[in-house]
Amino acid sequence: MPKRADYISWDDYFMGVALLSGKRSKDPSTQVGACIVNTQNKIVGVGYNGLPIGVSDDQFPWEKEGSYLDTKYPYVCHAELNAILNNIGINLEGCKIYTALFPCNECSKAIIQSGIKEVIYLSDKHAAKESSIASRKMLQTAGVTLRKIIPGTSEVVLSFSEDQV
Ligand SMILES: Nc1nc(=O)n([C@H]2C[C@H](O)[C@@H](COP(=O)(O)O)O2)cc1CO
Ligand SMILES: [Zn+2]
Repeated sequence: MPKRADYISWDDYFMGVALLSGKRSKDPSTQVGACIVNTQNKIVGVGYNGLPIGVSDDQFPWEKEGSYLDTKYPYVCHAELNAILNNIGINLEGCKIYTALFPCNECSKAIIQSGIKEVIYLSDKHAAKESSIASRKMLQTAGVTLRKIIPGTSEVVLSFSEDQV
């Protein structure tokens, strides 16, 4: 029997893990996931946007508008930073990070400092914002490769039906 031909690529697999991780986010507007992979294609960190450990996502705001302290922005930890901080306890030098959304300038600082050498993203919808411009400038200057994923598939459906296995 010939081997299966329609298996997903490494890129789609790792971006898929990032997107699945984003499904854990409590942010009602934007769910972002990130997945860090080492040079051997092993996953070494995963994260999504959420509040820091011990900061209740029922008590803190998820608003986008209003006075700064009453919005989510001062409190939420971005997917990329969480993936870095949640790593399995290794040096991330030379790793890649897959992220659903192009990293902001704060996460880019952490990406650079951790030694991650490539960022693969799905959406760059905030490209015109100053934080994205700063981010791109820093990452490029620091020699981090930026690559927009070209997915080999438009969706991957996961069935939890036991008959599907
Ligand atoms: N790269 C990113 N990773 C992230 O985890 N986020 C998070 C922070 C917020 O929780 C949400 C963006 O807020 P808003 O677009 O709904 O107002 O996504 C946002 C970006 C965009 O830079
Ligand atoms: Zn960020």
